[in-house]
Amino acid sequence: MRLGDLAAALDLPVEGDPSVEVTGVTHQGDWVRPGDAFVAIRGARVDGHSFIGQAVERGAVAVFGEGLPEGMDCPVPYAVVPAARAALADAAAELAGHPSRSVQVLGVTGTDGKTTTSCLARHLLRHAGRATGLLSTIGYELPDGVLLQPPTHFTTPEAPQVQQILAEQVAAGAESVVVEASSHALALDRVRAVDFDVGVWTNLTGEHLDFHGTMEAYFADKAKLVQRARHAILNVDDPWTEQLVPMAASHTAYSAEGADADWTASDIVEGPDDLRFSLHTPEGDFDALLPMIGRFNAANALAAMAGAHALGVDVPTLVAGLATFGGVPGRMEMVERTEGEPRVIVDFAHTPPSLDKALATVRVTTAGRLWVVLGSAGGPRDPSKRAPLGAVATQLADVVVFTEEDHRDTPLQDILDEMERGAREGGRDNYVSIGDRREAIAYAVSGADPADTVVLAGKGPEETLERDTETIPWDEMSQARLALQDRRLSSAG
Ligand SMILES: CC(=O)N[C@H]1[C@@H](OP(=O)(O)OP(=O)(O)OC[C@H]2O[C@@H](n3ccc(=O)[nH]c3=O)[C@H](O)[C@@H]2O)O[C@H](CO)[C@@H](O)[C@@H]1O[C@H](C)C(=O)N[C@@H](C)C(=O)N[C@H](CCC(=O)O)C(=O)O
Ligand SMILES: Nc1ncnc2c1ncn2[C@@H]1O[C@H](COP(=O)(O)OP(=O)(O)OP(=O)(O)O)[C@@H](O)[C@H]1O
Repeated sequence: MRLGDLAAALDLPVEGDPSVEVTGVTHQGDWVRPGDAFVAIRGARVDGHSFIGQAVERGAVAVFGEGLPEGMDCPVPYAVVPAARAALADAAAELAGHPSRSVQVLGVTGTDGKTTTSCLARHLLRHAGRATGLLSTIGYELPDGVLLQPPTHFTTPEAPQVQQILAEQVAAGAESVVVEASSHALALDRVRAVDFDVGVWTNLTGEHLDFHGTMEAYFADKAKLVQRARHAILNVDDPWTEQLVPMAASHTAYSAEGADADWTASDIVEGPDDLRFSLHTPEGDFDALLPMIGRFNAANALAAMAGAHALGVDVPTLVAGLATFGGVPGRMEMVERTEGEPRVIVDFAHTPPSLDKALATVRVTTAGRLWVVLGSAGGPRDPSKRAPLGAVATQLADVVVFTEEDHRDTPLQDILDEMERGAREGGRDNYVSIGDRREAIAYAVSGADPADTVVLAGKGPEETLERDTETIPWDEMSQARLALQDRRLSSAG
């Protein structure tokens, strides 16, 4: 595309030759390919303008930015943009041919349940015969269902990758695509140029306040999905929904907790490995079965069904699809066990509210004691949640093992002390701290009785564990299996 045409589409003035061909766009100096436009973003850490030299050396043919710093020259045409991230998103969509306009896009946002709801929606749409793609924390899938990883491990990558993945989806014949939209993505305009047909809201609780600053700012960022989507699916059990309703062009309400809504679940029965409930919908009442544990998954199921329904799938097809869902890796995932062994569950709960819900729901189907092994991330990641995690864990479980979870450059002992403080302030002393996660898991699994349940919380499907400056490969399911195997061996010996 000619630079002049791109600039005109974005309503930008450009100084320099408008006839130059632009073939792509990026914000990262060392990712530039010949023919790309480089967008210089003033980030929280560095000013992207300092990478103009590198970008041009790699073949950038134009630069977009909010203004050249004093005394800096740009050897290629420079366009002044009002907001660099917005320009990045708009240029990426323009160059990719606005792929989101050629497919139905269902976006999902919220603090907890985004990945589960996204995977459920993808499954339901496919079950209904729609060629459906996915872009989520677990990676991205084209309609053939093969899971691929984008070059960066984001829930929602930066706009050029989002647009490129959407273009791949269109080329692969996708009729619909489910996009998990993180709050960072919404705040940083990564999905600004995505045309959302449906926006699903799961819930909002305190997380990532290190980045967003206040709950209000966090809410405002997440609310962008509801404002942008043609139709919103809103959880009336979430107190923030009241403020969302006037922001939505139109909406469908759901409730798993007995509130008045278009889609509701009642008589939820939690089995050892599934959920059953009465489903009430605008098309009538149905008996629903979801092969997942976790009471909150009834809410995720309602959200995903209402979303797929808004895209035209009928309720009987949704109910039939729900019963064949294969689950989400690392979310309430049960480790295979033999007779006489405790139930071990790998779960990704890493916020106090999601841990609360995870432990409360597992308790219902635990005849013996409930154990939980958990840590809390270090580095800049929300230090304020450490003590509440300690409090919630020790209130709801019988035995708690505090351990490491990506402590990075934060001394592990400081994190353990914080979680212990939370426990003590809640008047609880039912915990031990074992810094090494492998040993912590072994301690819980070997100590548990057959009627007990051990929840390994926080790591879920993550493939690495970050310690100080070291990153080691990690697989929580394998660690759980090894611990069960050791238990077997020691009871046989
Ligand atoms: C908090 C956050 O999201 N920060 C993002 C933000 O960083 P920033 O504003 O600090 O940017 P910066 O590092 O100052 O760089 C400024 C500009 O210079 C460019 N640059 C920078 C360095 C360099 O060598 N060359 C170069 O060109 C950068 O690409 C950028 O355009 O913009 C950068 C690129 O534009 C992102 O890479 C970066 O993501 C960081 C690495 C990150 O870890 N983000 C996580 C927290 C995230 O987005 N997570 C959410 C999910 C969260 C959840 O729900 O759990 C996600 O969607 O994955
Ligand atoms: N609707 C929900 N309400 C509260 N907790 C939930 C809900 N759904 C899932 N959870 C809990 O949160 C954990 C993470 O679920 P999921 O990965 O679906 O959420 P997410 O929003 O994608 O989180 P992240 O962005 O951190 O990956 C689950 O393992 C479960 O313990």
